[in-house]
Amino acid sequence: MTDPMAPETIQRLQAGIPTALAMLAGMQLEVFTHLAAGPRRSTELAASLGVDEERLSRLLYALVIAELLEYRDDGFANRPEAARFLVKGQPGYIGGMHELLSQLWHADMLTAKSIRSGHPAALHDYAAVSDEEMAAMLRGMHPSAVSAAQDFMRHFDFSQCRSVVDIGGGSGGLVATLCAAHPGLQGTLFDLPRTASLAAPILKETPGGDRVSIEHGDIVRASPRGEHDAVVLRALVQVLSRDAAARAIANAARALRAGGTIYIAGGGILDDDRLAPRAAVFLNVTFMNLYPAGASYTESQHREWLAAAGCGPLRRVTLPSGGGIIAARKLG
Ligand SMILES: C[S@@+](CC[C@H](N)C(=O)[O-])C[C@H]1O[C@@H](n2cnc3c(N)ncnc32)[C@H](O)[C@@H]1O
Repeated sequence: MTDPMAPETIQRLQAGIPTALAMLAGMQLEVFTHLAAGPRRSTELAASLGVDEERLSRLLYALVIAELLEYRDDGFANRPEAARFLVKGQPGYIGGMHELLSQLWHADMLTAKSIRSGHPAALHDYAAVSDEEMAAMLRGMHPSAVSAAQDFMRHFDFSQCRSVVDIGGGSGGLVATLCAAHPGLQGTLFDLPRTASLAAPILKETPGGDRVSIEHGDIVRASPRGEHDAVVLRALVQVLSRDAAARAIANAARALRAGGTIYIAGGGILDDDRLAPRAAVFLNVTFMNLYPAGASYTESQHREWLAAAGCGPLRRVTLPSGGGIIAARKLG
């Protein structure tokens, strides 16, 4: 006899994953950007994308079901969500995240293998990946780094801040965007040598990037030079083991003046019960496929590391995405 729960479970599988994958394909093909000027028939859209109409139209109907497009007498059109977030050039654009999402979802397919083998089945080794892969990852992370700066500015005041170092800053999108919004702010992007050199061309094209200098280094081994008003570690602690995370936070705090603020942010900050936010719980699964020891860490673990680095008290903001920002001051 079939378990009465089975149809519901099958519906869950059919609802979320195919919707997300259709959206990913739409982002990769830039379907939404090509519909920015208004509705288009599938033949016209296929011609402008240079693809086969029959195949494309299957995806377009799927995107209608996914509630990203609508189908009208005059063709396919973006629904408001797609028009706001998936059209290149719009301030809210996140469509460029497809390279990162595609890497993360490939990794998610390998969870059972990672658990069985005890090793990350989609190992991401910052030293070993090719320049092409690393550059794709930086491009993929860039839109979210830029929009993270908006989250930072919504929740924290940078108006008195004169210098900020973005440690493991990747593309530099966060620090550049903070600088663009604050004319008196000088930024530093601190990252491993190869990442930092791949970030340089992205920074050049990012508003505020001209006020960001680049420093090479390994935060687990050494601090950035000088004393700054703020240091940021976004999506960095979660790629490190517990010991390395503690050392990274201690080294980051050494680059702060007394009274300066350390910000730790990313999708991998968990409540102490490890059941929320949802995104951090699921990312914790993804991390085991990517990193030998990277993980989502709890608020209490962060509090302990910060206290050992001479920082406190901790203030935590949880964002609608499930990501979080922890802030603490360096005690004098
Ligand atoms: C997941 S990415 C996050 C990038 C960026 N902070 C963002 O939010 O988009 C992790 C970054 O940490 C850097 N990283 C990893 N280990 C590091 C280390 N030991 N020292 C400095 N940077 C490191 C990587 O090169 C990469 O840029």
